[in-house]
Amino acid sequence: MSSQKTVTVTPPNFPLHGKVAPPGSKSITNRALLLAALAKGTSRLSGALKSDDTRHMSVALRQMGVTIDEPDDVTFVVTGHGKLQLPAQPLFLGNAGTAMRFLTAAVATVEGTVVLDGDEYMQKRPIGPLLATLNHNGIKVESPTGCPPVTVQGTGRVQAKRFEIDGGLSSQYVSALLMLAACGEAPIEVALTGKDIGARGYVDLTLDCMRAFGAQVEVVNDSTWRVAPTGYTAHDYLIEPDASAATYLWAAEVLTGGSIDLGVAPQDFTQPDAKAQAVIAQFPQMPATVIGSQMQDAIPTLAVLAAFNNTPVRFTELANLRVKECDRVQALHDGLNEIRPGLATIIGDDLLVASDPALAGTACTARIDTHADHRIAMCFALAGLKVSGIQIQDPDCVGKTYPEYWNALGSLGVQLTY
Ligand SMILES: O=C(O)C1=C[C@@H](OP(=O)(O)O)[C@@H](O)[C@H](O)C1
Ligand SMILES: C=C(OP(=O)(O)O)C(=O)O
Repeated sequence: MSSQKTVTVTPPNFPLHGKVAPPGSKSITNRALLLAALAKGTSRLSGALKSDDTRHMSVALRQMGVTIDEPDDVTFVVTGHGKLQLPAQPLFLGNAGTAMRFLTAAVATVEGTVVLDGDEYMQKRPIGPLLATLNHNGIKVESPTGCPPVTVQGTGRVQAKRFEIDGGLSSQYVSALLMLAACGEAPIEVALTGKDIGARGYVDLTLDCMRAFGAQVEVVNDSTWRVAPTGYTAHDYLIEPDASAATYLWAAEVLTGGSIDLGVAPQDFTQPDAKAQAVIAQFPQMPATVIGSQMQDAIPTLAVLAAFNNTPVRFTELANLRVKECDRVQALHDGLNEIRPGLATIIGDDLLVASDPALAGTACTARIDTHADHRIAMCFALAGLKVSGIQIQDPDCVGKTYPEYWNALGSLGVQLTY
């Protein structure tokens, strides 16, 4: 449930200058936690994200016998025993898509029945295609609704030869199967069916991480990988900062004409959302069309920025944004229209943002329903840098991936009223 708490951002009448290091990457932290847990031995993960999503992953792994120490705010020291143990209780994964999808596949290596559940939002996020592939390969998985909760009857053995998967709804299904594939008894091919996946960059992140933990993956062609049955090897791993979190800081810079030192250059990220920086850098002349599938989690940032652009921006290929923490196409549309009616229009799965540079410096009485979605809260805070009176509901939902977000804005001199 969303809380009744709200935050109002007072537009600063000065450019934002300062140093803000974004937190560690959520995507890489949750991959590294899982692969380190599947390995035998101790792996030190530094630069890691500590947030709701990585807490859900680490707590679930501890429930399965993995030792995880946290010597400081950015480090996990993971000692795996080469095999996940049967947890005594269901795994509760909140609204962490990576934890839910990656663990649903990984618990096939457990001997016994594992239940994976999430919060009310997660219980609406589809997982059917991943379950169908597991079932087709002799791993019994059930979910009455096609969404969590999911029950996996692990046998401790992965005897598949080929996982075929449609990653159109979520690339996380593909990543989940690739990571499981290295735990097979023989080489396993992972092959995409259906249309190409937009978020291919996330599959590349998965392959990089798997290789770092000793996996051998051969790229057969554009849509097929062959994974050798190596299991994983413990490894110390440095996690790069979160590119999606960086987008809010890049946008805050251009919206206020300031300069924020993130401590990392845009070209040094390997995550797909780093592509958004090139779009942000064009503000207030953003392109007329932005393809959403290439940088999905950055779309909320870009859509709010587009409201202040000189010309309208049409965001395309957004179908999968409708099955994120909330229906982000609808939430962005509703929030933008709360600020000024007519600012956004939905056309099929596209979002057209009308753009109105004259918005800057105006006042409104918008109350933004975040639907407990961290990205909706964080992106509408950006609108609050330019328009006064924007109230954001449930500000604590940023804890999913960026618990320090409000403190980061505060450290740049932004006034926040709770
Ligand atoms: O693999 C990952 O780490 C992620 C993949 C993307 O999700 P989908 O593949 O479901 O689109 C992205 O939106 C999510 O935040 C993280
Ligand atoms: C979609 C997101 O998260 P996930 O799918 O990992 O829950 C996100 O962080 O924007």
